Amino acid sequence: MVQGAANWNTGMTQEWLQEYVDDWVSFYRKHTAEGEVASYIPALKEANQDHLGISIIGMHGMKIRSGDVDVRFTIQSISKVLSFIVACMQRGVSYMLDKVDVEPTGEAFNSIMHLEMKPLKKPFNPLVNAGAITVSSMLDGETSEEKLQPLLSLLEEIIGHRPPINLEVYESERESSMRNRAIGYYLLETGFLDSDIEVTLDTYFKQCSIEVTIDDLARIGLILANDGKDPDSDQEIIPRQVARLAKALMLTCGMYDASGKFAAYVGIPAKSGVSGGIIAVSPPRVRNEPLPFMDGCGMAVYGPALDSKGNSTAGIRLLRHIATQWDLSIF
Ligand SMILES: NC(=O)CC[C@H](N)C(=O)O
Repeated sequence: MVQGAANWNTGMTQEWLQEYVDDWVSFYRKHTAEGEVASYIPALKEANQDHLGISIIGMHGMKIRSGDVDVRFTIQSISKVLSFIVACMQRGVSYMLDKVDVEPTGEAFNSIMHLEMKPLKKPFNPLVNAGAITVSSMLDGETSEEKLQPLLSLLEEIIGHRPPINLEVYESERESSMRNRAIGYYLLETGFLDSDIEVTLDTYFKQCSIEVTIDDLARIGLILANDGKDPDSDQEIIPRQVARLAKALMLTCGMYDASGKFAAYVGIPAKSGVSGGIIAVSPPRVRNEPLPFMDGCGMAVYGPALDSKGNSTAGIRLLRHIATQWDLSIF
């Protein structure tokens, strides 16, 4: 833990900020009662509705954690950012942008309707299910195991260990996910998939079932905040161009059909998952007054009670409050 690091305001010690964040987590926890834990994937129903936790990791080891920080949960849709990053690293950005667009849908994350309603040339973006399933088909490899190795290796490089795949959640989704199958078969029929349909869906279900903590996600957020470089070693983990593209997509499409509101009220790139996680990226910012984490940070919240769009009710409110208090908006 670093105290009084160079970019902290006089008197703005880690302990001082920690007290504030603890108060905010206690205050916003009541909003967990307004949401519901996802149940369309049966295994997700087991989550504790009351949980709320946040992890914030800044440059040079600065870290604030509060609430239910040690819960392990499946990464779900947050994996879509990572699979897109890996596919861009394997195939190149222009190949990927040829296959998947970068436009928000304004529809639910698992919408089928928009695939047929508009003259579809390619899936709208890699952060909704249709785009993400397309991306999974483009990862190198013949089997889901082969396709996932580079993604797990990237995670290992960032978080320091290879995260496990939660087999109970994976099997639960594999057995229940008729809608994703429908999307997958539609994409197959329209010629978008680069791999066998069953391998593609299996890859997608497995990547959603990677188990993480908010510390893991905050660390990924930090690397993205730093344009793909590890701030400790200065080593490039994700090419700068790919990290920037990922952040642009997170800002415009990361919170599904609530992305506009999130950009307006919170103002930073973020991505949610249906198990209740949200990863958020605060890039370095220039202000006339000293503020916490001015040289950037990664943040992650976990709160499995979701709103009707599939985003953590309390998590969104907590991030909005912090973004307001610390003036995090990139706009
Ligand atoms: N929003 C999400 O996190 C959705 C991911 C989930 N595995 C699904 O495809 O339905």
